[in-house]
Amino acid sequence: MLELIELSKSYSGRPVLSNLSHAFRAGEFVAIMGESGVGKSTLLNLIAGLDTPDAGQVLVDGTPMSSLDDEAATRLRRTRMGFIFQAFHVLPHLTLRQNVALPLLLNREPAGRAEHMLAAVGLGGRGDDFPRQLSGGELQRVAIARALVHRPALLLADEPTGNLDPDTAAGILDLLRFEIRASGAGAIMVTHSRAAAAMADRILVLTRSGLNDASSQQKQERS
Ligand SMILES: Nc1ncnc2c1ncn2[C@@H]1O[C@H](COP(=O)(O)OP(=O)(O)OP(=O)(O)O)[C@@H](O)[C@H]1O
Repeated sequence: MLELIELSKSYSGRPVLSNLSHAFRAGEFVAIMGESGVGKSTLLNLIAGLDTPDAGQVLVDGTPMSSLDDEAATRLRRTRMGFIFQAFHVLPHLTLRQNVALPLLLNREPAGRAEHMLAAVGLGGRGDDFPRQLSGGELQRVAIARALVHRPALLLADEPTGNLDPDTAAGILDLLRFEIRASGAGAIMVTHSRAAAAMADRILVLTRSGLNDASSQQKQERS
């Protein structure tokens, strides 16, 4: 469902990604690891269409993102993708129900599933609360509910448990995996945490040479 073809991206003449190609299968949960600064968030932003590559293509269901105008790209993002990004924080002036219902509202779908998703992430009955009344872990659960409420084909998550304690993080990851499976979505999760990555079907490591399977990377390091 998602294919990256010879993607390149530089910032101020400094290459971050060079000729990166990879195919992601529909419904698989992939973790992307790699050294700080190697370009993981850059890659996720290119996949999300929040940034554009200097060269190469991101194909979603066979359609090059670059062939879409702004409106069509936004529509594709809204309907086919869900995000758990720092940049998409839970909005403080909206209730939890309104926050979770936002993707449904933008897609002109009935808002009823917001309540179901809040219950699914253990926040049933708290729909009228505001984000300031929640802990960090609870806020992250709201973000998961919001990212999956419109049944996206692909969930993109950047360090979804970054600032949580290990026990809360483990609970959130269990929930994330369960909800991904329940909705049939594929997911790409950038993380530094081995425990988080271990939840995925496949672990990829981003290096200067591209995206490599973690198991083949370990073999290379041993040989
Ligand atoms: N908008 C930007 N303008 C200029 N440079 C940028 C921009 N975004 C990223 N970079 C640079 O690109 C490189 C890759 O950054 P990126 O955030 O993708 O790395 P990362 O692998 O996600 O790192 P980390 O694990 O530390 O979050 C870094 O050197 C960063 O400074």
